[in-house]
Amino acid sequence: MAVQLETRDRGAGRWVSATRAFAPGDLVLESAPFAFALLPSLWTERCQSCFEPGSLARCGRCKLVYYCSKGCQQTDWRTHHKFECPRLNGLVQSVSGDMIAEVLLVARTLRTLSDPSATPQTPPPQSVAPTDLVWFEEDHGGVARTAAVVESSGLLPSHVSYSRTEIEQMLCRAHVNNFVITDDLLLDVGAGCFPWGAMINHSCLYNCFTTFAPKTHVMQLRAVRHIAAGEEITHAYVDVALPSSKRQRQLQAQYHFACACERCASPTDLAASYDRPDERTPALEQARELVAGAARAPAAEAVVRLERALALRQAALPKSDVGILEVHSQLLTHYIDEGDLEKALRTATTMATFYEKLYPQPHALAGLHLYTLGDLGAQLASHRLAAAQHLQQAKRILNITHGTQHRLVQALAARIADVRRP
Ligand SMILES: C[S@@+](CC[C@H](N)C(=O)[O-])C[C@H]1O[C@@H](n2cnc3c(N)ncnc32)[C@H](O)[C@@H]1O
Repeated sequence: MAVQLETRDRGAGRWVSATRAFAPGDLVLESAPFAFALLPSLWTERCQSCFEPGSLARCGRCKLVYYCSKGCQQTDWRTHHKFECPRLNGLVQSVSGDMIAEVLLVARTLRTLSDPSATPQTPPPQSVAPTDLVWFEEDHGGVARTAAVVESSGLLPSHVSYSRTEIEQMLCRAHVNNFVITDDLLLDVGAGCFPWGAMINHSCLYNCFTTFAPKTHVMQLRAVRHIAAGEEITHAYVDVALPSSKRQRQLQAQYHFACACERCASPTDLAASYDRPDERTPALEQARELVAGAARAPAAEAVVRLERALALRQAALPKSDVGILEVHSQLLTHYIDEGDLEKALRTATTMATFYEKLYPQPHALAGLHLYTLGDLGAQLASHRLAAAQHLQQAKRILNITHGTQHRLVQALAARIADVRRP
């Protein structure tokens, strides 16, 4: 066992320590999902069980969920869909997408808890149950409506009776402890309860990065730097590119604590210099409206709006503000869609300097961006040399965050070989 759960409270509750040293890229911890759910917005695009996209077949009964194979359909039927299938249409008609995911996940957690044979595939080094997870009284008010839906959904086990208070507590636990499951490209695809993974505390100066194994959704933490035996294992609960004030606000709102990591405590916090001096100036308000309008506008108009918003933010905000990166990123998508490779490459090159500053530690978003940058350069003959270097830089980061055997890293290795071929 390379990590262990520590129960001596040093001010942040329980924590996980390393029982041996780790090098960057080492797999520190794996946590199987106790329960998981695909985001309802992706139900028609991805397999309900393994979350993979591709050629899918619809459940002939409820006609709401899709599967990539008979195997996935049978697994989901056995574990959850046989309970959910007759009740899903009623749920979908009565509540919104976000709440559907929450209701299904909490009901799945409670059903699994009540069935001793349905344990996660890879047992954690020490046993942690969903009922062991922390919850906060402050969250009670916000979960009352969802608890009522769970209670009346017919999705709870029939042989165990859960009181309204127990359902509310489980929803409060989900609020603080559940994870968003991301795909290879770090896009949100689902939500999951990972009791062992939930024992890991946050640090803006994280020593591990979290990904989810394709198809099994097993949560994997890899070291991003050298970790000594006895050191606390940490990962980031929020986007560390955000300025410290925003990170603190998000951590307080969802997790009810004030981060006191070295970065937050330091008056020279790198991200503090990107904090917006005044988010409500007329120019910044106009930029915000332009960005919001661009999402609904036809492509050509969206580009015009985004380019105006970019100029406004560049004039008003510190040079590497994450708000400027956000506009660059949306413009990049449009330039790629339009096939304007020159503009796309210029924008991606500018964005790389943001990623370097905003993610000083290995972070998959920085690696993925370098992958995109290299990929774009490789399509222009005059940029192939730089492209190979960018792809190599991407691989160095993704080797650490995803592991050398990950299919994304293998695809990247093949791309590098391809670009280097004369
Ligand atoms: C997902 S749980 C982590 C495990 C938790 N320490 C426990 O004992 O169950 C999240 C909670 O841990 C605490 N926590 C996590 N990181 C922290 C930090 N850096 N400083 C203070 N509290 C922290 C907060 O109470 C937070 O709501």
